Amino acid sequence: MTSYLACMGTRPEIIKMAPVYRTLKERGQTVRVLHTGQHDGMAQALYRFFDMTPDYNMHIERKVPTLSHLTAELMQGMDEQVARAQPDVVLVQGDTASALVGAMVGYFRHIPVAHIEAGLRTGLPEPFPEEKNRELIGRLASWHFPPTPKATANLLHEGIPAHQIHEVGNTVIDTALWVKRRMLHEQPDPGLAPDALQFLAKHLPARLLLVTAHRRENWGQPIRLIASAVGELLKRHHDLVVVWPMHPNPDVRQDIHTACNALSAECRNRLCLTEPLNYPSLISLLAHCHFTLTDSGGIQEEASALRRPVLITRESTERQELVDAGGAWLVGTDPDCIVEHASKLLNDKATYQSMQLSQSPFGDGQSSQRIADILTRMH
Ligand SMILES: CC(=O)N[C@@H]1[C@@H](OP(=O)(O)OP(=O)(O)OC[C@H]2O[C@@H](n3ccc(=O)[nH]c3=O)[C@H](O)[C@@H]2O)O[C@H](CO)[C@@H](O)[C@@H]1O
Repeated sequence: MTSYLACMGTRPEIIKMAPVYRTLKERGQTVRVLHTGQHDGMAQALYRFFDMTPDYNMHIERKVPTLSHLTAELMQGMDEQVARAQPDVVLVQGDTASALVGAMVGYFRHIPVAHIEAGLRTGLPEPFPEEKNRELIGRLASWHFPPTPKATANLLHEGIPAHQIHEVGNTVIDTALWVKRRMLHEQPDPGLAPDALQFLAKHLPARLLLVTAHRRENWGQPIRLIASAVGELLKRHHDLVVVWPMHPNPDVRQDIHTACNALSAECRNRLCLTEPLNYPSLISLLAHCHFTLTDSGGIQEEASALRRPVLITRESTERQELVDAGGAWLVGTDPDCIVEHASKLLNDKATYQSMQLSQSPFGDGQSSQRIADILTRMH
């Protein structure tokens, strides 16, 4: 039997690692979890939700707010935990500092590393430092699990040997569909925050727009522009209601509040600015919304599996597959462009339906089964 150490530290990593953890365990493998504490706030609730209690918990102090200090602290802490766990395989997901350092520690200790969601690239300096993290993990890993043909091509282009690459889809689709099934059959009440719940009880069945904006490149003026576009949409479309779970950063919140306070009371009434949603609530709203306006990578992927159109508030994306398949438009942060495209989705039924894809380009919900097949066969 092989022992795996799944290393993670942020919300998206937990969400995307959970089905791999579950599947390997169901097959009788030993899987332990190392939580690095990189984003601690939202992590514990997610671990509970996925029944994935960390075996090793790190506490990082981040006294000096630089990437070098974060990396050094992670390196020392993760190395100690990996030495205790003595796994046969290290699992990392995505492109965070925790994933990069997990891959480095595995490599330094001659423990093979499996990289889930390998091969995503913008080919640009942004996102910083994630784009480089992804490339560096690609140099260190022994198994690469890209989600799509495009991600596979990126890895081949960088000289990764073909026999190390296994295209499996994105594990986030497994998670989103699992949560949707669970809500349908076991837990119909997703436990929305009371403010959001009251808001929806008052307004539904109006058409719902779900907005999120968290990326560093959108902080400041771009977020103010997104907020003004949302305000304009509320002015123009009287049957529209908006739920916007806000990023915890106080400056980001201030910008959103300032833009939204300028709205008329009637429009402000149809807008719910709320705390980050717990995961099942997020999936529930995504499944019920008309479409989503977002800069989040994970939400683009999940929306495609739930057949919801996406307007992406970025200039470029490492998930071009959804744009190419016709399920998303890249609208940037120019309010005129956002309002024009959103209004088309609200007014034009045929266009709307054409953006509801029958199959997500990111996967079919079986990615973690494929990963488990490959890992258990090859190790
Ligand atoms: C700079 C950059 O490129 N960063 C990216 C970013 O990834 P992302 O864009 O996918 O991140 P988010 O949008 O934060 O998370 C998404 C997940 O969270 C769920 N969610 C969302 C809102 C909410 O209220 N409740 C929730 O449950 C949602 O359904 C989804 O599954 O951060 C990662 C780690 O820092 C990076 O690795 C990754 O490169």
